[in-house]
Amino acid sequence: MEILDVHITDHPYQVKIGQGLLKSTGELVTSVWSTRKVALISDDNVAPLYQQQVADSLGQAGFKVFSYQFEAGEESKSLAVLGKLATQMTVDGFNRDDGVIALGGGVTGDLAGFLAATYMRGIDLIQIPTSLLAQVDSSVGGKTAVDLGTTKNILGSFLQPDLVIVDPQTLRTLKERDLVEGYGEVVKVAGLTDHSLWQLIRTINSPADIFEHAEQISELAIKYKAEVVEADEKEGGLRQLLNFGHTIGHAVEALSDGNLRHGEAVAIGMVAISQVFTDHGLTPQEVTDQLKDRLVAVGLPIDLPKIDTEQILSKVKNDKKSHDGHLNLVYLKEVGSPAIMSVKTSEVADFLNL
Ligand SMILES: NC(=O)c1ccc[n+]([C@@H]2O[C@H](COP(=O)([O-])OP(=O)(O)OC[C@H]3O[C@@H](n4cnc5c(N)ncnc54)[C@H](O)[C@@H]3O)[C@@H](O)[C@H]2O)c1
Ligand SMILES: O=C(O)C(=O)C[C@@H](O)[C@H](O)[C@H](O)COP(=O)(O)O
Ligand SMILES: [Zn+2]
Repeated sequence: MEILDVHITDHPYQVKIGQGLLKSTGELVTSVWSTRKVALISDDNVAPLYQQQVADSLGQAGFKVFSYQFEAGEESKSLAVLGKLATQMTVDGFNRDDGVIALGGGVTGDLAGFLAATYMRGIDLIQIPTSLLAQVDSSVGGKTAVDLGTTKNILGSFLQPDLVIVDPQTLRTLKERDLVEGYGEVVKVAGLTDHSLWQLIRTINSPADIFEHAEQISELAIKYKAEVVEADEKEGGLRQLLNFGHTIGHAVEALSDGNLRHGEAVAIGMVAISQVFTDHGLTPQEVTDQLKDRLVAVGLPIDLPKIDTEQILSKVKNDKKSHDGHLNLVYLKEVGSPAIMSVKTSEVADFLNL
């Protein structure tokens, strides 16, 4: 088992990564929580695969487990589903001494995380990510949220988990499209850093390669994310880098009527913004081409879908990285050398050539 420490000043925690860790969930959770009531939350794809096993392990360790399920998909990252889960918890008598465990992909982590952040103004949270995207990105760092209609992550909170348990064996049951979309965030992190992750992804040319290297990918991606979050937990500056590709990515994801997964939209968003910066002479064409090459190699989409540019622009202008009439855009000066440019909101359309 690999243990990574996330040194958040007032909330340090560990990420434990290892094949087959899920069956030891109870024992691992005992290292951070006293026995208590636990809301174990999964979507209806993950629940039949893993929820009973995890509930049994927690039960054997002395926890009183309530297993809750919701319908899989981004549409469930909503106030309506949040309300249903919170209602179930009140009916089952959850209080501030109890905890929430998110067992699933990024949707489960964000939704259950926001539930934990808001239930009785905040109770403890553990993340057990089961999708590649959640293992490499969303389970670490404490961002939790729900969407409002087509506005992504607009109601949310920062709540760091007490523990993250990553079992790469769960990726075996992921559909190929769901494995590959998570890889969009891997290419993002690899582009931001110039060390071993970029070297590793240069050897990855198929979904099978992703699966084969998943454990190492998670370790490297989480290490980088942890460093950034440790330096800037609440996204005052540096953490904005983790949003590379998301300004356009979130817009096309939200406007795609559910046709694009998050990681696919990030792939499209990274290539679009990188090409913009190449056209402005700030990102070498070779860098944009390398990003494209790494994404296409595993079958990720890179072309903007046909969506009204006014709609994209309106979403882009409402990005969370806008301040004082300016929008911060993340780009790469080189692989491993990211930068942020502040562009006047009134000039964003021209800058992006939209
Ligand atoms: N909080 C953050 O820092 C952060 C970071 C990146 C993305 N996100 C959010 O994460 C979400 C996307 O996450 P996602 O791509 O994991 O989506 P998801 O949670 O919907 O999972 C994708 C699909 O895989 C299924 N699944 C998950 N694990 C499985 C397994 N082991 N076996 C079989 N099926 C499995 C799910 O049921 C779902 O159908 C988006 O809402 C995005 O905004 C958050
Ligand atoms: O952890 C972060 O910080 C990120 O930006 C990671 C992103 O991959 C993730 O999609 C995040 O949820 C985006 O957050 P938002 O603040 O742009 O809604
Ligand atoms: Zn993302």
